[in-house]
Amino acid sequence: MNILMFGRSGQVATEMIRRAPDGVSITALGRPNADLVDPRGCAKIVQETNADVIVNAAAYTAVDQAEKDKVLSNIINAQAPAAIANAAAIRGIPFIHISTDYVFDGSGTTPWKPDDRCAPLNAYGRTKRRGEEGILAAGGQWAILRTSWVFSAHGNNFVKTMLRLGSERDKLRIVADQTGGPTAAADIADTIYRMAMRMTTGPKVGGIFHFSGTPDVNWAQFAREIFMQAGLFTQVEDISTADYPTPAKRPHNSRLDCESLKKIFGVERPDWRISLRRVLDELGRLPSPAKGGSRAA
Ligand SMILES: NC(=O)C1=CN([C@@H]2O[C@H](COP(=O)(O)OP(=O)(O)OC[C@H]3O[C@@H](n4cnc5c(N)ncnc54)[C@H](OP(=O)(O)O)[C@@H]3O)[C@@H](O)[C@H]2O)C=CC1
Ligand SMILES: Cc1cn([C@H]2C[C@H](O)[C@@H](COP(=O)(O)OP(=O)(O)O[C@H]3O[C@@H](C)C(=O)[C@@H](O)[C@H]3O)O2)c(=O)[nH]c1=O
Ligand SMILES: [Mg+2]
Repeated sequence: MNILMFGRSGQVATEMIRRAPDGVSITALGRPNADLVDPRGCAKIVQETNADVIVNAAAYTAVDQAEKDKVLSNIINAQAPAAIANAAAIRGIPFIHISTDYVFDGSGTTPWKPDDRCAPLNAYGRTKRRGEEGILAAGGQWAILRTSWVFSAHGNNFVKTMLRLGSERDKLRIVADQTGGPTAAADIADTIYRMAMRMTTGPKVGGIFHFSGTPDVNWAQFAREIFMQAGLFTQVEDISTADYPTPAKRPHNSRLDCESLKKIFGVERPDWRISLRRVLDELGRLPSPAKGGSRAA
């Protein structure tokens, strides 16, 4: 199977490249080869490809910055995926796209199901939702994988921010009223490969699916686990969203109901604490005794 992927250096793209299963060849297009700022150029690449599956792992992901960069983030997150989906539909090539928990308004405490109402609170979420709508409208065979709170050893993410701040300070104030499932980019990559295999064999499947690590936690709890595993003694103080003002509003409830992914693709929610240990190991941030333990595991 040949996969053509938009994105090369991001968290998910990096893990896709590293984790390609036997028999799968992946071509990753970085910005110089495929700039999502040029949706027509991206569509042309799809028109000319001989790939069996198209994956989009590129996006505008700077949540606060998107509040100012509304035009640019909309082209990258909404117009480009729609153009790619249209071209893929015309060619009859399955398309897998990644979206986010930030398409929801975060009300209540019930895990969101794929068909629940979307009402994004911030510009990033609105552009990602518009991207989903463009893909839905394109038709063809597509799957949207919504995930949340992505971390890995590469790029920018909460784990790396906490390791940096935790080494500098004795105490951090972290919001404890936003709850969701941290998700390792490596686990997302494995899930996308599973979806790609299934979408190219057997009866036609597609639609919107949810995938996040388990258990659901708030950011303060996530931070405590990071410090515990990394052997840092940084104290974490629970604060509320109101105590941590940011340009973009963030949802309180980011829990994702991942049942349909399990039913259709057989993928279960991975324990993010296990994936976190692997990422810390890769970063060289596990304390020595635990490092030996994790190698044995
Ligand atoms: N990060 C998270 O917490 C979450 C992410 N997601 C979604 O998962 C997907 C992957 O995210 P993640 O791996 O974290 O992303 P990253 O922020 O790690 O990387 C984004 C990637 O998109 C590329 N990109 C940005 N702008 C363009 C452009 N104009 N043309 C081509 N490529 C571009 C970047 O390229 P370059 O390196 O050149 O800048 C980079 O490779 C995205 O769809 C995102 O919305 C969903 C939920 C949570
Ligand atoms: C650094 C820091 C952050 N926080 C809070 C702010 C925020 O609510 C939470 C997480 O911060 P981040 O900047 O990592 O959050 P953010 O960049 O909004 O993360 C999101 O990115 C996009 C791309 C997604 O799709 C989402 O799933 C989600 O992962 O932690 C603190 O409370 N204290 C701190 O010292
Ligand atoms: Mg961020």
